[in-house]
Amino acid sequence: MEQFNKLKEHYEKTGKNINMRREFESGNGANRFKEFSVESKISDQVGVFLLDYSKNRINHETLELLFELARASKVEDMRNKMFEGAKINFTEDRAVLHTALRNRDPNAVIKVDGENVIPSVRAVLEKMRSFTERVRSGQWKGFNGKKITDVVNIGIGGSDLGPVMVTQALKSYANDKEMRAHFVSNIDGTHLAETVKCLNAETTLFIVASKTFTTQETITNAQSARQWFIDQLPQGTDQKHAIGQHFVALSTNETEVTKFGILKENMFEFWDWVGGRYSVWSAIGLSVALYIGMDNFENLLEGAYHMDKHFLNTPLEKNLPVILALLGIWYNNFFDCQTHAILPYDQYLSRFPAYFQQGDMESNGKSVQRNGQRVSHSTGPIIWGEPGTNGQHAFYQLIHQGQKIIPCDFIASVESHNPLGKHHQILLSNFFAQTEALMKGKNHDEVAAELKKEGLSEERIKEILPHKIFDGNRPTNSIMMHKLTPHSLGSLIALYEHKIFVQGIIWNINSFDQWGVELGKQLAKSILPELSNNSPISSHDSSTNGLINFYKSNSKL
Ligand SMILES: O=P(O)(O)OC[C@H]1O[C@](O)(CO)[C@@H](O)[C@@H]1O
Repeated sequence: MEQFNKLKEHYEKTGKNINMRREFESGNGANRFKEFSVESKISDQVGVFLLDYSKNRINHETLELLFELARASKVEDMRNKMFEGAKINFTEDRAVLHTALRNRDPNAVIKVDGENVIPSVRAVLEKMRSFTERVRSGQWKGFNGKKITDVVNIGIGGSDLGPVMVTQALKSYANDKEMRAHFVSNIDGTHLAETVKCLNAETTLFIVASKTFTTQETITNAQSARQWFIDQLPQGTDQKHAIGQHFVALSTNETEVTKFGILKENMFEFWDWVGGRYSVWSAIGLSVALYIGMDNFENLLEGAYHMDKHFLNTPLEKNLPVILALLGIWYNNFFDCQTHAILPYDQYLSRFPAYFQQGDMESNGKSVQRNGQRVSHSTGPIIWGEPGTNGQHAFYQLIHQGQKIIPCDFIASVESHNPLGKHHQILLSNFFAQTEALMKGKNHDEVAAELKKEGLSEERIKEILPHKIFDGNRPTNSIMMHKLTPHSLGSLIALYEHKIFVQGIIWNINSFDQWGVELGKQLAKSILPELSNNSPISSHDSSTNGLINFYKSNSKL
């Protein structure tokens, strides 16, 4: 594409030589923050989001060319198509309408195959509200009349990561003395065994969360959970009735749900146009609603809705997801950066990077263009991260002085739920200091002056000086909001979802399928029967045969 070539030229001529520190120290440096940041009021409830992207290796020309690329890639057109319900996930012949799940417009009409989906969306929300209120108030009782105090969500991937991340993020809106949320995802029996260890079957509700209701891990975990539950029942208990009170399902597959033994009325429906990694807004959010209450869950939806409106209605130059996406492309496709770190300075957001590992990598980890041809450019980055300041004491060494450029997003709130004396100011001082340090670095003369001041000998200075130099010029975005609330979290998640969308459009890939997870699943299914006895096998390559046969000869099969 012509715009890619123009950017390449700009990168070679100017971009790769941009030095941020020089830019900040130049005549126009004082304006750099103003010119390369956006302060956007998302809504009254969400408040303002500040995106400071001035600490990037960009100038005005870079941005102009990047916005040109977005326009030429028809980002706006594709965005509108997604919101309208067009089947942009063409490999699965599906619309992509997680935005319909959080649409709060009372008059909204969004059609899939000629049918307005909004009434069904709202009906499920109503059902979730009524169920949540009955469970939380104690009106819904366990098999022997006790109130539910623990919910266990059994799901994996998108049917787990969203609820895990959001319940963690909004913990301050929950009351753990009344209701606790647990999550079982891994097929490793340890996950279920360790979770149920301290639970009481009488007061535990299991939520089996699976879009397809055929996922091996989830169905196996759910079957074992049911067995555990049955084993706890006092003799003579009506099992069917007890299971009805303690097992509900979140799924698109009614046939499989009822086959499992969950009553139809205890199934919360969603639809094939909700992608797994975008499903926290659907019935998949039931564990969240049970934990923090339906009002808070709906505030989360509302926050996302306001970010959707920002994405839809704001010119590209001020559009937060678009800016984040374009900067990502700048590093991914021109600086050849392989990874991108998400670094929330907020303990509540500790699972946010893991959530967007699936969100981003399952969406944009693709090698084929929409027209079926192989892509000739790099696509989705490796996403990783941990909350600050823990990351600082672990992997920041490499970000500061390693040989790789790692673009980072720093995320923080002005106000903390737990300010505890000076904790929040210390946290924020680190948040501010890190992006400054990454941008500025510390040059030879600065290190030399410091060491001299410490009174070190010339010889010692010579020896250690090179190790203490920071090249700087390491790119970061800083995202600040007022406080982490259901509203602002909803907006923050939607911000990243739309960033991923924009990148997928520019890379011309389908961000909404996930065929890459299928091959491993297929092979595991064919290997499983081979593990049922100890006779050696030779049906695979020599490595796989060797590994399987090692297991067989050493296990108690
Ligand atoms: O909700 P399901 O159907 O159990 O699927 C779980 C997860 O498995 C995947 O299909 C592949 O890992 C994800 O996209 C999805 O979130």
